[in-house]
Order: sequence, then C-alpha cells, then structure tokens
Amino acid sequence: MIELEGLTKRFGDKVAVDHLSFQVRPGMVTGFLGPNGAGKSTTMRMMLGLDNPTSGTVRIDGRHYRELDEPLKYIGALLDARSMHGGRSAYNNLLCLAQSNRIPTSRVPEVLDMVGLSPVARKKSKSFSLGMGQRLGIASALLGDPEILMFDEPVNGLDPEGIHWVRNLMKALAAEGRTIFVSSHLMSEMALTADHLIVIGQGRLLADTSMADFIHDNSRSYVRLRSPQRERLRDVLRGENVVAVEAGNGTLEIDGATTEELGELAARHQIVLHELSSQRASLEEAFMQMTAGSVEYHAHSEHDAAKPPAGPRWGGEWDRSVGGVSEHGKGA
Ligand SMILES: Nc1ncnc2c1ncn2[C@@H]1O[C@H](COP(=O)(O)OP(=O)(O)OP(=O)(O)O)[C@@H](O)[C@H]1O
Repeated sequence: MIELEGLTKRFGDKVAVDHLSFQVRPGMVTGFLGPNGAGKSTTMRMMLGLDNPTSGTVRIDGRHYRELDEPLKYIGALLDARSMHGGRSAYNNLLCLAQSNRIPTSRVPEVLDMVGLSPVARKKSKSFSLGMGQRLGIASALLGDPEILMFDEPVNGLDPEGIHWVRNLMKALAAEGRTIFVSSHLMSEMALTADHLIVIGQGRLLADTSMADFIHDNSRSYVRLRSPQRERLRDVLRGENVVAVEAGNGTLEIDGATTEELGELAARHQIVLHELSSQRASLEEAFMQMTAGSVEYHAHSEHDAAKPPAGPRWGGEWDRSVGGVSEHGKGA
C-alpha cells in the first residue's frame, strides 16, 4: 500500500504537485493518468524518496521510503529506463543492483528470464533498443521481488508483443496481491490493464475511482440507429419526444433511451433497422473530457478551426432540451 497525504512539491513559483492525497491499494493495477506536465513523474519521484516534498508525506507500507532497510525488497520501480549503466552488460547492471541491496545473485538470471533478455544478458546495455532498455528497467524493478511495483510509461518503445507482455505481467503481479502503480499516456492500453485510476491535472487530484466509474461518470452513453426508412424513423422519434442527432452516414444518435426501448419502438411502427447499437465513450474520450481544463500544453494548427470541437459530442453541445431531431451544435 502506498499512502499520500497532502503531498506538495514546488519548484520556485511552480507548484508541480498540489496537496495530493490518495492510496494505492494492493491486489489491483492502479493507473496514474494526467496530461503532460500534470506532475506524475514528480509524484513518483517523491514516492521513491528521489525528490523531497515541499510539504505532505508519502508512506510505503506505513513507512517513509528512507526508513526502509532494503527498499528494493519493498518497492521496485521503472522510472527512466535510460538510467542503467550503458557500459555494463544487462547481467552486470542487475548484479550490481542485487549486490548493493543484499539480493541473492541467483535472482539475476531469474528476472532476465522473466523479461525475455536471457539471450542478450552479456551484451552492453548501451547497444539495447528502446524496448530492450524498457525490459531491463522492468527486470530491475522485479529484482527484489517487491510487493509494490511502480512503472512510469512501461510500454514506451515496446512492440505490440511487448505491450501485450507488460499488460499480462502487471495483471499477474496484481493477481498475486501486489500493489501495482503505473502511468501511461497510452489510453487504450490503460483501459485494458488498470482496475482503478488516479487522475491528476496541474498537480491536483481530479479523480480516484474505478475504471468503470471513471468512464461512466465522464462520458455519455448513447444508442446509434441506422435505417433505410430514416425519414419515417425521425417522424416516429419526434412523435415520442425522443431527441435524435444526425451523426452522418445516415446514422442517428439517441441519448437517454435504451436499445430495447428503441428496438421495440421501431418494431411497433414496422421500421426496418440496419443498426441498433449501444455506444460508450472510450477511456481516451473520458480522459480528454475530464482534463480539458487542466491541459498545460496545447498544439494549435490551422486545421483546428475546421475540426469539430475537441472530444465527443456530449455535455453542453448535446441538445437535450428540444424534442425531435437536431444537428450537432445547431439545436433542433
Ligand atoms: N526539476 C524541476 N525543476 C523545475 N520544474 C520542474 C522540475 N521537474 C518538473 N518540473 C515541472 O513540474 C511540472 C510537473 O512535471 P512532471 O514531469 O512531474 O509532469 P508529468 O505529469 O510527469 O509530465 P509528462 O506526462 O510530460 O511526463 C511541469 O510543469 C514541469 O515543468
């Protein structure tokens, strides 16, 4: 278990981490999300005693990192895969770490095997690709067989097979009852891996919730309908005071009604449907919706003006007030 209480870090005038309080619990994968510059790396560095908090505390199983006798046996971390000694082989990098942390040497080949680096164990790590470097960083985190593991962007540079492997590794470690805390900008991957989410923006806590609740609370679900009798369908919906939005390609999107209700309504009026599907926003859409106000760095291009508004068409743009059919942003 990792516990943060009022954790704050200032760099001069810049408040990088602002009174963060949350717990990272065992037995699950907790995803750590936030836009660029939100304070994720700074938070993780403070968890590992690499940066001193300006105020507040972090406890690892009830103790400060510095109070842990053999910290690698409590918490393993991948923060920056490039921090390995490039002139040393993968084996020797891990051997040095093992010896300085009183970890049995026999653990070195074990973790090299776990991450698939045994065939290149004697090669200097400076010759490693980005993905191999990530695997070596993960091996170093696993070395002390710790109950708590922290990974900053672990799939960075990994190929699809590697990404799949990291996902399964984290789930397996969590299933063993370990505490897994992972940051990633790869939302599709996070959606498949994490059970719980901590979301921060500009150093502040925005959400501490299950993956399912996060998506539910920050996105809209709707039903998509497509029919060769579109005009008739629109009339029927209007007659029932159901708001439908033209979504292009002949589809209508309907908020606030279930597939069952709409399917039965269409059947009662003998309307043929080519599509009747329930839609839910992705984690990426939910994340963008939640953090829209706390993004520090925006790209601006001439194409922006031509694009529809960022994010899915929910919230204020979604016209719930008028019965009948409306077009996005135009009302009924
Ligand atoms: N050593 C430092 N000195 C001054 N400012 C810093 C320092 N380290 C981080 N910052 C600032 O603190 C803020 C948080 O940075 P941090 O790297 O923790 O964010 P992050 O969420 O990890 O970002 P990213 O997703 O881009 O890695 C940023 O505005 C950053 O510029």
